[in-house]
Amino acid sequence: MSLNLTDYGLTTHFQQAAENFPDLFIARISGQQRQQYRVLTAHGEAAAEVSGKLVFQATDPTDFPAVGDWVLLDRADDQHGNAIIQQILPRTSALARQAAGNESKGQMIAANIDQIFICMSLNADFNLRRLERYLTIAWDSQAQPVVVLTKADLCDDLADKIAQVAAISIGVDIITCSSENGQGFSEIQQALSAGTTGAFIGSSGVGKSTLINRLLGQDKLATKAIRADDAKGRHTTTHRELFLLPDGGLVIDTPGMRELQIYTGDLDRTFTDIATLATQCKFNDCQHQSEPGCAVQAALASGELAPERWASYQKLQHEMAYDGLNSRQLENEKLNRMFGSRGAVKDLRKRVKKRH
Ligand SMILES: Nc1nc2c(ncn2[C@@H]2O[C@H](COP(=O)(O)OP(=O)(O)OP(=O)(O)O)[C@@H](O)[C@H]2O)c(=O)[nH]1
Ligand SMILES: [Zn+2]
Repeated sequence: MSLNLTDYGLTTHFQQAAENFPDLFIARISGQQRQQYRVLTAHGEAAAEVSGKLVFQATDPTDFPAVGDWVLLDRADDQHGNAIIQQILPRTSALARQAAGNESKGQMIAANIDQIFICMSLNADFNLRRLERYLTIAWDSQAQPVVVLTKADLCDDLADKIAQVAAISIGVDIITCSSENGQGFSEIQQALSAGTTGAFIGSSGVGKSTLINRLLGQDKLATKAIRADDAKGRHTTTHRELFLLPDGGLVIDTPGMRELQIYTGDLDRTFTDIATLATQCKFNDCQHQSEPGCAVQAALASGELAPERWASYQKLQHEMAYDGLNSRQLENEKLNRMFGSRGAVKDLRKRVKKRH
Protein backbone atom coordinates (compact mmCIF):
# COMPACT_ATOMS: atom_id res chain seq x y z
CA MET A 1 0.00 0.00 0.00
CA SER A 2 1.22 3.51 -0.62
CA LEU A 3 -0.06 6.79 0.76
CA ASN A 4 0.07 10.28 -0.61
CA LEU A 5 1.11 12.14 2.53
CA THR A 6 -0.14 15.42 1.08
CA ASP A 7 -3.62 14.01 1.70
CA TYR A 8 -2.61 13.66 5.33
CA GLY A 9 -1.56 17.28 5.66
CA LEU A 10 2.05 17.23 4.48
CA THR A 11 3.02 20.77 3.46
CA THR A 12 6.19 22.22 1.97
CA HIS A 13 6.95 23.58 5.45
CA PHE A 14 7.40 20.06 6.85
CA GLN A 15 8.84 18.68 3.63
CA GLN A 16 11.60 21.26 3.70
CA ALA A 17 12.33 20.58 7.36
CA ALA A 18 12.68 16.88 6.52
CA GLU A 19 15.04 17.54 3.62
CA ASN A 20 17.76 18.36 6.14
CA PHE A 21 17.77 14.65 7.02
CA PRO A 22 18.05 12.79 3.69
CA ASP A 23 18.64 9.40 5.39
CA LEU A 24 15.42 9.49 7.40
CA PHE A 25 11.77 8.95 6.37
CA ILE A 26 8.97 11.39 7.07
CA ALA A 27 5.77 10.17 8.75
CA ARG A 28 2.78 11.53 10.68
CA ILE A 29 1.69 10.18 14.05
CA SER A 30 -1.86 8.80 13.70
CA GLY A 31 -2.26 7.06 17.05
CA GLN A 32 -0.63 6.59 20.41
CA GLN A 33 -0.99 4.16 23.29
CA ARG A 34 1.61 4.88 25.91
CA GLN A 35 5.01 4.39 24.25
CA GLN A 36 3.56 2.63 21.23
CA TYR A 37 2.86 4.83 18.20
CA ARG A 38 1.04 4.35 14.91
CA VAL A 39 2.50 6.35 12.03
CA LEU A 40 1.50 7.08 8.44
CA THR A 41 4.38 6.80 5.97
CA ALA A 42 4.55 6.93 2.19
CA HIS A 43 4.25 3.12 2.38
CA GLY A 44 1.16 2.95 4.59
CA GLU A 45 0.53 2.63 8.29
CA ALA A 46 3.27 1.30 10.58
CA ALA A 47 4.09 0.71 14.24
CA ALA A 48 6.76 2.93 15.75
CA GLU A 49 8.54 3.81 18.98
CA VAL A 50 10.84 6.65 19.99
CA SER A 51 14.61 6.31 19.88
CA GLY A 52 16.68 6.02 23.05
CA LYS A 53 18.37 9.28 22.17
CA LEU A 54 15.04 11.09 22.00
CA VAL A 55 14.09 9.72 25.42
CA PHE A 56 17.47 10.66 26.84
CA GLN A 57 17.29 14.21 25.53
CA ALA A 58 13.71 14.81 26.60
CA THR A 59 13.42 17.19 29.53
CA ASP A 60 9.67 17.64 29.39
CA PRO A 61 6.72 15.42 28.42
CA THR A 62 6.02 17.75 25.50
CA ASP A 63 9.34 16.61 24.01
CA PHE A 64 7.64 13.33 23.08
CA PRO A 65 5.66 12.89 19.87
CA ALA A 66 1.90 13.34 19.91
CA VAL A 67 -0.85 12.54 17.45
CA GLY A 68 -0.55 14.94 14.52
CA ASP A 69 3.22 15.34 14.83
CA TRP A 70 5.41 15.04 11.76
CA VAL A 71 8.39 12.88 12.66
CA LEU A 72 11.44 11.33 11.03
CA LEU A 73 11.87 7.55 11.08
CA ASP A 74 14.91 5.36 10.62
CA ARG A 75 13.05 3.16 8.12
CA ALA A 76 10.17 3.35 5.68
CA ASP A 77 7.99 0.56 7.12
CA ASP A 78 7.76 -1.85 10.06
CA GLN A 79 8.36 -5.14 8.23
CA HIS A 80 11.50 -5.73 10.27
CA GLY A 81 10.28 -4.43 13.61
CA ASN A 82 8.98 -1.10 14.89
CA ALA A 83 10.14 1.95 13.03
CA ILE A 84 12.23 4.21 15.28
CA ILE A 85 11.23 7.85 15.66
CA GLN A 86 14.46 9.85 15.59
CA GLN A 87 13.17 13.42 15.42
CA ILE A 88 10.03 15.49 15.83
CA LEU A 89 9.79 18.25 13.23
CA PRO A 90 9.05 21.71 14.69
CA ARG A 91 5.31 22.04 15.34
CA THR A 92 3.11 24.68 13.76
CA SER A 93 0.69 24.34 16.66
CA ALA A 94 0.56 22.43 19.92
CA LEU A 95 -2.33 21.56 22.16
CA ALA A 96 -1.08 20.67 25.63
CA ARG A 97 -2.48 20.10 29.06
CA GLN A 98 -1.04 19.86 32.49
CA ALA A 99 0.56 16.48 33.09
CA ALA A 100 -1.21 14.46 35.77
CA GLY A 101 0.24 15.10 39.21
CA ASN A 102 2.69 17.63 37.89
CA GLU A 103 2.00 21.30 38.26
CA SER A 104 4.60 22.74 35.96
CA LYS A 105 4.93 20.17 33.18
CA GLY A 106 2.84 20.03 30.06
CA GLN A 107 1.63 16.94 28.29
CA MET A 108 0.95 16.97 24.58
CA ILE A 109 -2.58 16.25 23.44
CA ALA A 110 -2.13 16.85 19.73
CA ALA A 111 0.13 18.72 17.34
CA ASN A 112 -0.09 20.56 14.03
CA ILE A 113 -3.78 21.34 14.19
CA ASP A 114 -5.00 24.05 11.83
CA GLN A 115 -8.50 24.67 13.21
CA ILE A 116 -9.86 24.03 16.69
CA PHE A 117 -13.63 23.70 16.65
CA ILE A 118 -14.85 24.73 20.08
CA CYS A 119 -18.19 22.99 20.55
CA MET A 120 -20.81 24.34 22.90
CA SER A 121 -24.40 23.21 22.91
CA LEU A 122 -27.20 25.74 22.65
CA ASN A 123 -29.12 24.17 25.50
CA ALA A 124 -27.75 22.89 28.82
CA ASP A 125 -24.04 23.49 28.19
CA PHE A 126 -24.37 27.12 27.07
CA ASN A 127 -21.89 29.09 29.17
CA LEU A 128 -19.97 32.13 27.95
CA ARG A 129 -17.35 31.90 30.69
CA ARG A 130 -16.53 28.36 29.63
CA LEU A 131 -16.27 29.53 26.04
CA GLU A 132 -13.74 32.17 27.07
CA ARG A 133 -11.76 29.41 28.70
CA TYR A 134 -11.71 27.26 25.56
CA LEU A 135 -10.92 30.27 23.37
CA THR A 136 -7.92 31.03 25.55
CA ILE A 137 -6.63 27.48 25.18
CA ALA A 138 -7.25 27.49 21.43
CA TRP A 139 -5.54 30.82 20.73
CA ASP A 140 -2.57 29.70 22.74
CA SER A 141 -2.16 26.52 20.71
CA GLN A 142 -1.54 28.64 17.58
CA ALA A 143 -4.43 26.94 15.76
CA GLN A 144 -7.37 29.04 14.51
CA PRO A 145 -10.41 28.72 16.78
CA VAL A 146 -13.89 28.27 15.28
CA VAL A 147 -16.93 28.32 17.56
CA VAL A 148 -19.48 25.59 16.84
CA LEU A 149 -22.85 25.98 18.53
CA THR A 150 -24.45 22.53 18.56
CA LYS A 151 -27.98 21.24 19.04
CA ALA A 152 -29.59 24.23 17.34
CA ASP A 153 -32.75 22.12 17.13
CA LEU A 154 -33.11 22.41 20.91
CA CYS A 155 -32.83 26.21 21.01
CA ASP A 156 -35.69 28.68 20.66
CA ASP A 157 -33.79 31.96 21.13
CA LEU A 158 -31.05 31.38 18.58
CA ALA A 159 -30.49 35.01 17.53
CA ASP A 160 -30.00 36.09 21.13
CA LYS A 161 -27.56 33.25 21.90
CA ILE A 162 -25.53 33.95 18.76
CA ALA A 163 -25.33 37.65 19.66
CA GLN A 164 -24.02 36.76 23.13
CA VAL A 165 -21.38 34.47 21.65
CA ALA A 166 -20.36 36.97 18.96
CA ALA A 167 -19.76 39.61 21.63
CA ILE A 168 -17.00 37.55 23.23
CA SER A 169 -15.64 35.64 20.20
CA ILE A 170 -13.55 38.36 18.67
CA GLY A 171 -11.85 37.33 15.42
CA VAL A 172 -13.55 33.95 15.36
CA ASP A 173 -16.11 32.44 12.98
CA ILE A 174 -19.29 31.10 14.55
CA ILE A 175 -21.09 28.11 13.05
CA THR A 176 -24.50 26.96 14.24
CA CYS A 177 -25.30 23.32 13.63
CA SER A 178 -27.59 20.45 14.42
CA SER A 179 -27.01 16.76 13.95
CA GLU A 180 -30.76 16.32 13.90
CA ASN A 181 -31.32 18.20 10.66
CA GLY A 182 -27.82 18.58 9.19
CA GLN A 183 -27.77 22.35 9.62
CA GLY A 184 -24.27 23.87 9.59
CA PHE A 185 -22.43 20.79 8.36
CA SER A 186 -21.40 22.23 5.02
CA GLU A 187 -19.93 25.24 6.86
CA ILE A 188 -17.84 22.97 9.05
CA GLN A 189 -16.72 21.04 5.98
CA GLN A 190 -15.72 24.28 4.31
CA ALA A 191 -13.74 25.39 7.34
CA LEU A 192 -11.97 22.02 7.35
CA SER A 193 -10.62 22.15 3.80
CA ALA A 194 -8.66 19.29 2.18
CA GLY A 195 -5.26 18.71 3.71
CA THR A 196 -5.99 20.76 6.83
CA THR A 197 -6.35 19.27 10.28
CA GLY A 198 -9.11 20.02 12.76
CA ALA A 199 -9.86 19.06 16.35
CA PHE A 200 -13.14 19.24 18.23
CA ILE A 201 -13.07 20.28 21.87
CA GLY A 202 -15.82 21.07 24.34
CA SER A 203 -17.64 19.61 27.32
CA SER A 204 -18.87 16.07 27.46
CA GLY A 205 -22.20 15.52 25.75
CA VAL A 206 -22.22 18.58 23.49
CA GLY A 207 -22.23 16.31 20.44
CA LYS A 208 -18.59 16.13 19.31
CA SER A 209 -18.65 12.41 18.45
CA THR A 210 -22.00 12.73 16.71
CA LEU A 211 -20.58 15.57 14.64
CA ILE A 212 -17.34 13.80 13.73
CA ASN A 213 -19.24 10.66 12.74
CA ARG A 214 -21.44 12.75 10.48
CA LEU A 215 -18.36 14.29 8.85
CA LEU A 216 -16.82 10.83 8.44
CA GLY A 217 -20.02 9.52 6.92
CA GLN A 218 -19.84 6.52 9.26
CA ASP A 219 -20.02 5.76 12.96
CA LYS A 220 -16.34 5.37 13.82
CA LEU A 221 -16.56 7.05 17.19
CA ALA A 222 -18.75 5.75 19.97
CA THR A 223 -21.24 8.41 20.98
CA LYS A 224 -22.56 8.53 24.52
CA ALA A 225 -25.54 6.33 23.69
CA ILE A 226 -23.32 3.64 22.17
CA ARG A 227 -20.69 3.80 24.90
CA ALA A 228 -23.32 2.85 27.44
CA ASP A 229 -23.47 -0.46 25.56
CA ASP A 230 -19.70 -0.80 25.53
CA ALA A 231 -19.72 -2.75 28.75
CA LYS A 232 -21.25 -5.59 26.75
CA GLY A 233 -18.14 -5.58 24.58
CA ARG A 234 -19.89 -4.82 21.33
CA HIS A 235 -17.44 -2.18 20.26
CA THR A 236 -13.71 -2.60 20.07
CA THR A 237 -11.69 0.56 20.34
CA THR A 238 -9.32 1.43 17.53
CA HIS A 239 -5.96 3.02 18.12
CA ARG A 240 -6.50 5.36 15.25
CA GLU A 241 -6.84 8.96 16.38
CA LEU A 242 -6.26 10.78 13.09
CA PHE A 243 -9.09 10.46 10.60
CA LEU A 244 -9.27 11.33 6.92
CA LEU A 245 -12.68 12.71 5.95
CA PRO A 246 -14.29 11.82 2.61
CA ASP A 247 -14.00 15.48 1.57
CA GLY A 248 -10.28 15.59 2.30
CA GLY A 249 -10.05 17.28 5.71
CA LEU A 250 -8.43 15.54 8.68
CA VAL A 251 -9.72 15.21 12.23
CA ILE A 252 -7.67 14.47 15.33
CA ASP A 253 -9.60 13.02 18.24
CA THR A 254 -7.58 11.81 21.23
CA PRO A 255 -8.79 10.86 24.70
CA GLY A 256 -6.81 13.78 26.18
CA MET A 257 -8.86 16.24 24.18
CA ARG A 258 -11.92 15.17 26.09
CA GLU A 259 -10.35 16.06 29.44
CA LEU A 260 -8.91 19.37 28.40
CA GLN A 261 -8.19 21.73 31.26
CA ILE A 262 -6.60 25.12 31.01
CA TYR A 263 -2.84 24.90 31.18
CA THR A 264 -1.45 27.68 29.11
CA GLY A 265 -3.48 30.35 27.44
CA ASP A 266 -3.34 33.44 25.31
CA LEU A 267 -5.51 35.87 27.25
CA ASP A 268 -4.75 38.90 25.11
CA ARG A 269 -6.29 37.27 22.05
CA THR A 270 -9.42 36.17 23.89
CA PHE A 271 -9.81 39.41 25.82
CA THR A 272 -8.71 42.01 23.28
CA ASP A 273 -11.15 44.48 24.88
CA ILE A 274 -9.37 44.22 28.24
CA ALA A 275 -5.92 44.27 26.63
CA THR A 276 -6.86 47.49 24.83
CA LEU A 277 -8.21 49.08 28.02
CA ALA A 278 -5.00 48.18 29.85
CA THR A 279 -2.97 50.21 27.37
CA GLN A 280 -4.99 53.26 28.44
CA CYS A 281 -4.19 52.96 32.16
CA LYS A 282 -2.12 55.77 33.59
CA PHE A 283 0.63 53.46 34.83
CA ASN A 284 2.37 50.93 32.59
CA ASP A 285 2.46 48.35 35.35
CA CYS A 286 -1.12 48.97 36.49
CA GLN A 287 -2.62 45.95 38.25
CA HIS A 288 -6.13 47.32 37.65
CA GLN A 289 -7.02 47.22 41.33
CA SER A 290 -7.11 50.67 42.94
CA GLU A 291 -4.45 52.59 41.04
CA PRO A 292 -5.38 56.11 39.95
CA GLY A 293 -6.17 56.48 36.25
CA CYS A 294 -6.99 52.80 35.75
CA ALA A 295 -8.95 52.42 32.49
CA VAL A 296 -10.14 48.92 33.42
CA GLN A 297 -11.70 50.09 36.69
CA ALA A 298 -13.20 53.06 34.85
CA ALA A 299 -14.75 50.73 32.26
CA LEU A 300 -16.14 48.56 35.05
CA ALA A 301 -17.64 51.61 36.76
CA SER A 302 -19.23 52.88 33.56
CA GLY A 303 -20.62 49.45 32.64
CA GLU A 304 -18.55 49.27 29.45
CA LEU A 305 -16.83 46.15 30.80
CA ALA A 306 -19.05 43.45 32.33
CA PRO A 307 -17.93 42.39 35.83
CA GLU A 308 -18.41 38.69 34.89
CA ARG A 309 -16.00 39.10 32.01
CA TRP A 310 -13.43 40.84 34.20
CA ALA A 311 -13.76 38.09 36.84
CA SER A 312 -13.37 35.43 34.16
CA TYR A 313 -10.20 37.11 32.90
CA GLN A 314 -8.69 37.29 36.38
CA LYS A 315 -9.57 33.69 37.12
CA LEU A 316 -7.92 32.41 33.95
CA GLN A 317 -4.89 34.60 34.52
CA HIS A 318 -4.54 33.11 37.97
CA GLU A 319 -4.78 29.54 36.69
CA MET A 320 -2.17 29.84 34.02
CA ALA A 321 1.27 29.11 35.27
CA TYR A 322 4.09 27.52 33.42
CA ASP A 323 6.91 29.80 34.42
CA GLY A 324 4.85 32.28 32.46
CA LEU A 325 5.66 30.63 29.13
CA ASN A 326 2.96 30.24 26.51
CA SER A 327 2.94 27.51 23.86
CA ARG A 328 4.78 29.55 21.27
CA GLN A 329 7.56 30.26 23.76
CA LEU A 330 7.68 26.59 24.76
CA GLU A 331 8.14 25.59 21.12
CA ASN A 332 10.87 28.17 20.68
CA GLU A 333 12.48 26.81 23.78
CA LYS A 334 12.43 23.38 22.17
CA LEU A 335 14.09 24.71 19.03
CA ASN A 336 16.83 26.25 21.15
CA ARG A 337 17.33 22.94 22.83
CA MET A 338 17.58 21.20 19.47
CA PHE A 339 20.44 23.51 18.65
CA GLY A 340 22.00 22.75 22.01
CA SER A 341 21.48 26.13 23.61
CA ARG A 342 20.53 25.25 27.15
CA GLY A 343 21.83 28.57 28.45
CA ALA A 344 19.52 30.41 26.10
CA VAL A 345 16.55 28.48 27.44
CA LYS A 346 17.39 29.29 31.04
CA ASP A 347 17.76 32.94 30.14
CA LEU A 348 14.38 32.89 28.42
CA ARG A 349 12.74 31.41 31.48
CA LYS A 350 14.36 33.96 33.74
CA ARG A 351 13.38 36.84 31.49
CA VAL A 352 9.79 35.70 31.35
CA LYS A 353 9.61 35.13 35.10
CA LYS A 354 10.85 38.64 35.74
CA ARG A 355 8.17 40.07 33.55
CA HIS A 356 5.41 38.57 35.66
N1 LIG B 1 -31.09 17.15 19.80
C1 LIG B 1 -29.81 16.94 19.47
N2 LIG B 1 -29.10 16.00 20.10
C2 LIG B 1 -27.80 15.81 19.75
C3 LIG B 1 -27.20 16.58 18.71
N3 LIG B 1 -25.92 16.19 18.59
C4 LIG B 1 -25.72 15.20 19.50
N4 LIG B 1 -26.87 14.95 20.21
C5 LIG B 1 -27.05 13.96 21.30
O1 LIG B 1 -26.27 14.37 22.42
C6 LIG B 1 -25.71 13.23 23.10
C7 LIG B 1 -24.22 13.37 23.28
O2 LIG B 1 -23.58 13.37 22.03
P1 LIG B 1 -22.04 12.90 21.82
O3 LIG B 1 -21.76 13.07 20.37
O4 LIG B 1 -21.80 11.59 22.42
O5 LIG B 1 -21.29 14.00 22.68
P2 LIG B 1 -19.69 14.20 22.89
O6 LIG B 1 -19.46 15.67 22.86
O7 LIG B 1 -18.95 13.40 21.89
O8 LIG B 1 -19.46 13.66 24.34
P3 LIG B 1 -18.08 13.09 25.00
O9 LIG B 1 -17.64 11.95 24.14
O10 LIG B 1 -18.46 12.67 26.36
O11 LIG B 1 -17.09 14.20 24.99
C8 LIG B 1 -26.12 12.02 22.27
O12 LIG B 1 -27.23 11.41 22.87
C9 LIG B 1 -26.48 12.61 20.91
O13 LIG B 1 -27.43 11.85 20.23
C10 LIG B 1 -28.01 17.58 18.04
O14 LIG B 1 -27.58 18.31 17.16
N5 LIG B 1 -29.31 17.71 18.46
ZN1 LIG C 1 -5.40 49.53 35.13
